[in-house]
Amino acid sequence: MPSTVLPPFPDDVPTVPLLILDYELLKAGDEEEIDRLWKAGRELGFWYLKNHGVENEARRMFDLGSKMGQLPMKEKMKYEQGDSGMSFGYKAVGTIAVDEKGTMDSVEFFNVSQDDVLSWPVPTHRTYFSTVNDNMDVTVSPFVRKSMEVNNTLLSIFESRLGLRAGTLAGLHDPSETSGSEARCIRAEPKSAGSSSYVDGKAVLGAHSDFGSLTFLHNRIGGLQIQIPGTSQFHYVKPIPGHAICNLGDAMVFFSGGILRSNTHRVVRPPGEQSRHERISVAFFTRPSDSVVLRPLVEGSASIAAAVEAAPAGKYETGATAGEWVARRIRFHRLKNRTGPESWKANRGTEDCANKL
Ligand SMILES: O=C(O)CCC(=O)C(=O)O
Ligand SMILES: [Fe+2]
Repeated sequence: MPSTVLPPFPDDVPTVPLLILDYELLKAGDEEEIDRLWKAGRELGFWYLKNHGVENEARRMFDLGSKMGQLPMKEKMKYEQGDSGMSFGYKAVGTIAVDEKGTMDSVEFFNVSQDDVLSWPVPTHRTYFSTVNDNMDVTVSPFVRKSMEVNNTLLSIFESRLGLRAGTLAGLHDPSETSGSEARCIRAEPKSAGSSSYVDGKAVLGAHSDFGSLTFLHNRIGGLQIQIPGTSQFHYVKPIPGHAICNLGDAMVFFSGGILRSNTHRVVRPPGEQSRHERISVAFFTRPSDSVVLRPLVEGSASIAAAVEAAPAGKYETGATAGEWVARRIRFHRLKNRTGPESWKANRGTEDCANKL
């Protein structure tokens, strides 16, 4: 539980009624529950997940997110992501754009690579600040390993519903190959701290679709908003204790030839009194192996082949590997790399589905 009692999410703001799915039922192969997951994955690309069994690990990750706020900036900056498009490491407030005009974001976060966790204590990609290292064995590694299991189980259900041979998606997310998969702790200052975090109408983290396959997200305070498909409106997702929020990312849109949805979302000021509290959120992102080309898996599934046939030619062919896709999106979000509105276009993914490398 959070150390301070958080004000409740207000009941007078519109929210998105995500389907609530039961991980235990899904894992047990319950057909009705699997039908509901399939519906969620196709229509909104977002759902709540209960009974996932990762509550304790996620709770400890929230504490790490909070500790990031106490670390000296000089220390954090030693582990900064840089501007080349690498995701792993620390991202300081104000370093990425939240819109076409180049407005600065107002969250800090750190990303820990799944590869670095699995090879710990030997780094595969990079090293991290002490908050991560000192808690690797008790917190970060258990969170990553359990999140991998949840995400891989959900992906195998989508695989089966897509008509793909068992093991197809596992092969594209092989943990023995490098990938952009990572754990993330995000932190935004409370409104009362005199910070610029929560300026009215400004996104804290700009509208985006996720870059990889599947995101397993934990929220305590509101702020996450989902774009309602077919409209320009964004509505809050209400955090429910013990319920994770899951969403599909761009890679699954390409693999499925557009059958599945990677929905646009953003983070804004938490509603009502909640904005007076520090907002931490915790996520695990499963992304395909770096060398996997993002394209429809037409030869593995008649339904994917039919979906591609019905779509404009080449719509889901990116010509990019997953590693290139993620690096491009990160690189052009970085304000240091910004030349003008074209940089925003260059960072886009399936939000408009027009991007090529
Ligand atoms: O903080 C949140 O609730 C969502 C963050 C998010 O969308 C992301 O990190 O991709
Ligand atoms: Fe996201």
